[in-house]
Formats: sequence, C-alpha cells, structure tokens
Amino acid sequence: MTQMATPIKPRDRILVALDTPDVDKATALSRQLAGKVGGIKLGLEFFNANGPQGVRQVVRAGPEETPRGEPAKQQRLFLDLKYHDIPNTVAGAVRSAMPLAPSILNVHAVGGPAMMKAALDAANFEAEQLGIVRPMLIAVTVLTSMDDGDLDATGQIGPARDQVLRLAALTQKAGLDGVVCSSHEIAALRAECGPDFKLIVPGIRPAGAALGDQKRVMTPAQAIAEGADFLVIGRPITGAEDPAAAAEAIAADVDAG
Ligand SMILES: O=c1ccn([C@@H]2O[C@H](COP(=O)(O)O)[C@@H](O)[C@H]2O)c(=O)[nH]1
Repeated sequence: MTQMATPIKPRDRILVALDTPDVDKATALSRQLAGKVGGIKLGLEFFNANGPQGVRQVVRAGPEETPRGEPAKQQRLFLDLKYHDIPNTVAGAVRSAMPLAPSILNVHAVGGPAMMKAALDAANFEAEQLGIVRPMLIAVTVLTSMDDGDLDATGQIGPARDQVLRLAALTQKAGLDGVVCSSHEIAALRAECGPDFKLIVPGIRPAGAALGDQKRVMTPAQAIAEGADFLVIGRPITGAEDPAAAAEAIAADVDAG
C-alpha cells in the first residue's frame, strides 16, 4: 500500500522541482506554492548543499496562513536522489532517507532487479519500523534530456521508447510502483504495464517555454491527457518572474484540460 492511492485533482499531480542550493529560496518557493500544486521535488543540487535538515525545513513550509488557522499540512515530497549503486549500498541509502517520510523515492532502473528489490525491501522494512506509510518507490528509465542518439552513445539499445519499455518491465517485475519516463512513452507504458503502474513525468514545458536541456517534452495539459500520474516541473515555474503566478497558470490549464 502506498501513500497516494486515492483519486486526486489534476493540479495536485504537479510536483515542482526546487533545484537550488539555497535553502531559504527553496523554503520561500515551497511556501508560495503550497496549495497551488500537489507538492515539491528536492533533488541532488538541493540535497548535496543542505542535507536532510534542509529537506525538513522546506517540507514544513506550508502556506503562511491557513483558512481556519489550523497547522499547515506538510508538503508532499518527492525525494529525487536517483540511487544507482550495489544493492547493499542502495538499501542503506533508502533506510537513511526514510525518516524524511518522502511520498516518492527513486532509483535508476539500470541498476538492475537485485538493486531495485533491495531498495523495496529496505523501504518496506523501514516503513514498518518507523510506523509510516511506505513511499511510492519508482525507477528512472531513460532521462528526458536524452534522445535516441544520446542513448546510442552510451551503448544502450535504443530507440529510447524501446529502452523505456524494457526498463519499465524490469521495474514492474521487481515489484516497484512505477517509473520516471517522458510524456512520449506514456501511452505505450499504460498499454504494457496497466493502469496502476505509476508514471512520473518530467520534461514538461508549457507552449513556447524554453526547452533548456530537455529533449523528450510535452505541455502539461497534453501530458495529463496522455495519462501521467504526476508531472515534474522546474524551471518554467521556479525561473518565472512570479513563480506563484506561473504555477497557478499551469495548474489552471491542467485543471481545465
Ligand atoms: O528523466 C528525468 C528525470 C528527472 N528529471 C528531473 O526533473 C526536473 C525537471 O526540471 P525542469 O527545470 O522542468 O527541466 C529536474 O529536477 C530533473 O532533475 C528530469 O528532468 N528528467
């Protein structure tokens, strides 16, 4: 059983990537965005600068005022540390991350079945020890910054879509809850892996937004229409002059779609 089994509103499917080393900036963004989107994602840039203590500070930053003065709800957290190491080391990393009570935790699928199973066992064991719900455990397939040519250069067998499907099948067989994929693979993954397999999708760009280093992209409304469970969106929100307004515009678009 994972933390997010109930149906949710489209805007609650948006997780904002707070890619910054600055804990005060991330905290302020988290506070501004609370209630507008479904949660936040903290990754390598933030974690390497601020560690678990920084994560705690940011997730506790709810809206400054709640409608009836009740305590602010903790933000949903995707802890995006993309573990990829030998099974014993990844299991240890998962155990160490669990006290942060993330909603979503991830590994790289290319780490293989034994590594993924070790991560899952560690998450189950530690969740029981801590008396918390196990986070959704997902695996990264092919990074959304890579196209078929980039994949060839690494010696992996492309095209990207085939490699994503292969790694997703491996992930599902290992018992994990879903994958990180691009919007281009959603339809094929739904057909192959079924409706309950979670698809977490970065590489999201509103029409006309700068792609940056992303190569396999789609707009937020299109990706939701394709069937993404969660969208990961960073720079189009955090790089905007008014991040709260940018998040609200994207959320409204997604709700309308
Ligand atoms: O395949 C992947 C896996 C992870 N990411 C992460 O998502 C965000 C995207 O940020 P943008 O600013 O919207 O490009 C970022 O934190 C990546 O580390 C990904 O992009 N692709």
